[in-house]
Amino acid sequence: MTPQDLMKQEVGKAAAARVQSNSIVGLGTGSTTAFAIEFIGKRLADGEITNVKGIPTSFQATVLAKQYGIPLTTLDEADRIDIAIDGADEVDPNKNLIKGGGAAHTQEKVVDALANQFIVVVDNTKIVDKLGSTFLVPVEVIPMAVTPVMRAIEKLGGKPQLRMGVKKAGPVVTDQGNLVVDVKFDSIDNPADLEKTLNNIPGVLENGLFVGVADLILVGEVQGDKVIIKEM
Ligand SMILES: O=C(CO)[C@H](O)[C@H](O)COP(=O)(O)O
Repeated sequence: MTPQDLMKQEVGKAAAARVQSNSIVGLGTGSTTAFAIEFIGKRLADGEITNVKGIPTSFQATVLAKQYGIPLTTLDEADRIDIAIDGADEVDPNKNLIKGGGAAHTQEKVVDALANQFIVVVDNTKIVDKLGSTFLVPVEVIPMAVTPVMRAIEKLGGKPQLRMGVKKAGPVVTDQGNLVVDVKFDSIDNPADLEKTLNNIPGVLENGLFVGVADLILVGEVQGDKVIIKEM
């Protein structure tokens, strides 16, 4: 396991340890959350916690929850989400995030924003002074609007690029059947304004800026030969 994978595993485990019996848990997407899902499943299997139901944020989360024996529910059935655990691509000092590296940010924002407590799990490579420093802003777009949306984003000063598949010819298609445009902004001075402005472009479904949504950030960091977990 690489040091980064080790950080992801330990931070996933730390978040899973916060899940209590009789709770409804938002299950995020990505490689860090995958460890959290695995450990929630283990705690259920060991009888350490009981009566936990998951609400997945993607096809990936659904598959993992089934693999690790976490019963699932839906937003139509559940009256609340007690805790959501999800990864991020960047975290700033105000706990604002860029998400969507796995093209799942639309469902993630719905679930994470509804949770009474939203815990973000990251390794320390994801911590930045300013959003947009290392990662592009993902924007989910309905397919027929992709060209006008890209033009509108250019007018805002962004440099958009259509996300292409890996080991799949053509663009990435989201779980909703849409496309993802990744946008480079020279400087994101006001993430809250940009989040709203992007979502106001006709044809945009949702973007990966998560402003004021996260309650707690758990950060995995290698120190010597072990991983410590810091809180933000
Ligand atoms: O937002 C996401 C998926 O849409 C992920 O949570 C984000 O990309 C982080 O993934 P990872 O834990 O694999 O680095």
